[in-house]
Amino acid sequence: MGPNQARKARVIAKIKGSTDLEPEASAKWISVHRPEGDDSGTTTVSFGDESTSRKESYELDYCYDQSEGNDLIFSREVKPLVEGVFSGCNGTVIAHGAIGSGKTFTIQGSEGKPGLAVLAMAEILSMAEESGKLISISCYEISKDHAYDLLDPNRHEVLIWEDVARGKVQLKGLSQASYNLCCFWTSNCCEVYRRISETIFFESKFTDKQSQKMIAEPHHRSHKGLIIHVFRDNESGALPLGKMNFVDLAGYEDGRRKSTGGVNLLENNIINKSIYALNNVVYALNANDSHVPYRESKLTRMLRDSLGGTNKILMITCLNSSYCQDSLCMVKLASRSCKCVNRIIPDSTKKTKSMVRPTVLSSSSKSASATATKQIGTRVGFSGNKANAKASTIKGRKLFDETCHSAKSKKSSQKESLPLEIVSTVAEHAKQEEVTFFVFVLSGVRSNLQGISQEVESLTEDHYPLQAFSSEESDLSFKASTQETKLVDEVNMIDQNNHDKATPNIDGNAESLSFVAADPTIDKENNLVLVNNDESPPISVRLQELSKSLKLLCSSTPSCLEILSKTDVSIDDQVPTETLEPKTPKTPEPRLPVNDESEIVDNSCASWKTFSAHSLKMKDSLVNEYLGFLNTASKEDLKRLKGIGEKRATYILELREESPFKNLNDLKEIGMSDKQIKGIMKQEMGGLFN
Ligand SMILES: Nc1ncnc2c1ncn2[C@@H]1O[C@H](COP(=O)(O)OP(=O)(O)OP(=O)(O)O)[C@@H](O)[C@H]1O
Repeated sequence: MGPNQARKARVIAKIKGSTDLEPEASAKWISVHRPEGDDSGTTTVSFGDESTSRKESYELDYCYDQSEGNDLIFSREVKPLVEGVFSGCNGTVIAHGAIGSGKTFTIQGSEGKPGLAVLAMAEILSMAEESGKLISISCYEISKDHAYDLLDPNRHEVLIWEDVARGKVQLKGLSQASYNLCCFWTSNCCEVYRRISETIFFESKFTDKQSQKMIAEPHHRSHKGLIIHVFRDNESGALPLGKMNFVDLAGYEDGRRKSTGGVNLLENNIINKSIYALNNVVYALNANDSHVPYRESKLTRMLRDSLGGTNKILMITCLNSSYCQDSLCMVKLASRSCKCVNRIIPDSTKKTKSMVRPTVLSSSSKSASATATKQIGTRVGFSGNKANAKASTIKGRKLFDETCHSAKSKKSSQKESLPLEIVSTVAEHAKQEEVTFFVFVLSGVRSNLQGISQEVESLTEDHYPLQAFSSEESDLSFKASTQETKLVDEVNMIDQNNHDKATPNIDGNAESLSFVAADPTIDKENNLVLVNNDESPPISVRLQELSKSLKLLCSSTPSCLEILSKTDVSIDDQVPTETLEPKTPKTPEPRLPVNDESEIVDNSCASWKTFSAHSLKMKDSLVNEYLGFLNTASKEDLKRLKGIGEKRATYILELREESPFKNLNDLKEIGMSDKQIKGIMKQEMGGLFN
């Protein structure tokens, strides 16, 4: 293993053996190069596409080919993790890959061919018997971002309670089945397989109603996990020693390509997002990043206490032996997590000039800076669709800042590849976050940025939501995508040569924010320019404005507060992106005399609808402001909020360090119930009128 030994996660691949039903694999598609045979520190996996004569190669820690079975992978890769569990380190084996790439075969196995979990179970049972340890198991399924207990016939939902400070995760509602070793233990692996498969492992015992639901959803896909808990027995009872996790992820399928096999697109997106989230966690752990994005998916939150620290991860990318674009995407992701070991860990104590966060310029200084930066750099922009435009641009900026921050800490010898690395890292993150990412290669520095142009081109080919434009090209042509029409807006909006015209298009289909780096030397050094047109006032000012607008509205509509207090704050609501414009109350139109009774009803109905729409907007705006406040306020300010004391304020600070509060549901993570959240929001809204 050599240099990879210090890493948290080992990233390997396994090429699926061909089944009787499948054609013999095209030998040319995947080839594996192990420079030092079985002991190779890294292995190169190459993919050749005969039709396009394109060849892509990726580096991983190792790749097992068709002839190498689960037994070999177990003894070389998993057994050391199992042994670690008995000395207190948790182990996690994750199989990911395209649909039908052999993930279940790898984790669970099939009759006569035990998978890694079955082999590990046999090993753990044997070791537990020898050392007098106790074993229990849990099985869960994550479907549409909800976790369910598979040992529970009613499949109750599992809730995750995180104790961030102590790095502990409590899985409320996940049952553990303890096994009497004497009765369960057998040295025969096939028997273990049969028992596990038939009784517990991945065999959910559905109630009739649930079975019917599953039949109605033939393509139900989910992540499935097995936890084998090991306890040591002492006088005060069984104490947890370590646990071994096995995760069989749902298959990856790029939803933007052709069919999704009838699978619900939303379900597919949720699955893909969680696959990316897991890969991001592995990447961050291997890169020793200070921030590990555990909170981005249910699965990573569940596995959290098995992933960090001294715990070990084995990530297996299952590869189809015949051509599969989705397999390529997966191996690319895996390789990224694997290669990051070569990154130099940023020294957080040294705050260099280049690490200064780009700041928002005033409009007067903006054009001067624009002139200064016009000749140099790459311009990037972010957007999303109408529903998530603002959130996407903010997320995009955060991604960019974080990427620049860690990349700029590199040694100067690596500077040449910096823009390229930043662009491709942001692009990958943007894809995972479903943020549209633009790259403008500016005049004057084209030759310096040739690499970026090529990289962007290749990323675009691979269906990244990333578009590349060059201001040297009069025809801003770009690859067709589902957002083509929106992109045209974006191009006009942040056209490099018309910088001064750049205005965020909040009312249009899409919104884009761009940012200007405060220090032009940063631009020269890195050839990267961010232009920001967002001049949002501070939260307190925004809250005041909001409060004023509300008061104005209410003075013109006496029942406003009453109605507002009756409007339920749905904690499941997506926070919208529109900002609430302060409204000047208008003099009511003179009412025309009406004879028809139905007309009266219609009119009142229409104005009711208008009013309701306004109320909803106000509610959403307030929720939005509230969340923004949670994400930015100091501890003292947080404590001024209703229902937030010292403990919750501390908790909020800890949680938002990891990822910002995105909706009111996130407040559950600080121990609030739905009812409490609603109550607090009502109090906050009502408080504006005191
Ligand atoms: N190494 C192998 N040798 C022989 N058959 C295999 C191998 N790997 C997988 N298979 C077979 O290929 C088929 C698909 O495999 P499997 O169900 O494990 O894929 P999967 O990736 O889990 O699929 P999904 O994405 O649908 O969950 C199964 O019939 C399985 O038995």
